[in-house]
Amino acid sequence: MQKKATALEGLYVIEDFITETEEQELIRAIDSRSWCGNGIAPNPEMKRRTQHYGYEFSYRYRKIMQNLGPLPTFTDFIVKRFKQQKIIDFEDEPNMCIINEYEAGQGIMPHTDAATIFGPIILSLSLLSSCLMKFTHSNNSETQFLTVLPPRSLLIMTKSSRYDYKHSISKDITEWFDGGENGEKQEIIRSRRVSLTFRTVRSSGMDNVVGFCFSISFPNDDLSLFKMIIL
Ligand SMILES: O=C(O)CCC(=O)C(=O)O
Ligand SMILES: [Fe+2]
Repeated sequence: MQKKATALEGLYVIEDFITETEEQELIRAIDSRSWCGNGIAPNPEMKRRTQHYGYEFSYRYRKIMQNLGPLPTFTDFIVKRFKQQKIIDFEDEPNMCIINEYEAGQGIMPHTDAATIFGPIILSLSLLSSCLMKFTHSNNSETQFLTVLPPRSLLIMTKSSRYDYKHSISKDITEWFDGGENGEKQEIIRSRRVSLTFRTVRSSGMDNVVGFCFSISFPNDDLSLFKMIIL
């Protein structure tokens, strides 16, 4: 497993972070859970379907709505691998995972993951279809950078790529990138893509949380205790 640096500071892609069998098992586990978005709360206005674990995030209000408890067990091996591969330190362990589903023709608008809510490392595991992710500098829209996200790859977004750029995925069904050995263009035909984005919600990011589901089943979760104390 090789951590490939890209031309953008703080941006890495690890290909084959999981195996094909693990990918299939994840898809099976994810599809057995209920989806929201596309008419269903918490983000009914979104066409794209999502699942929220750890904390519920409103894309419209760009804030954390409630604590949902621990991440689902089907993500345990992924978080374990983050630690084994030293992608994260123990104290940076993600406490939130949003699963996004992109059917062909669906994408995500340019945005920077809120710096006041989320920690310095954003990790996104891609399943099924490849796609291109575009990075556009927040202060200069002409400074752009494209990276391919192959199935089963892990994207690591830190430093400049995480704070100074907006990232987006187009709705295009056919995408082109400079990938061939002789510099020729390569084509991606987009089909269903599912991504798992892992983040750490900072304690300051929980200000003004609208609802809070406290569960005594996870008393060692420092963040939940913290929230219980300040509520
Ligand atoms: O689908 C992805 O890989 C990225 C999702 C994303 O940028 C987000 O949820 O903020
Ligand atoms: Fe994002």
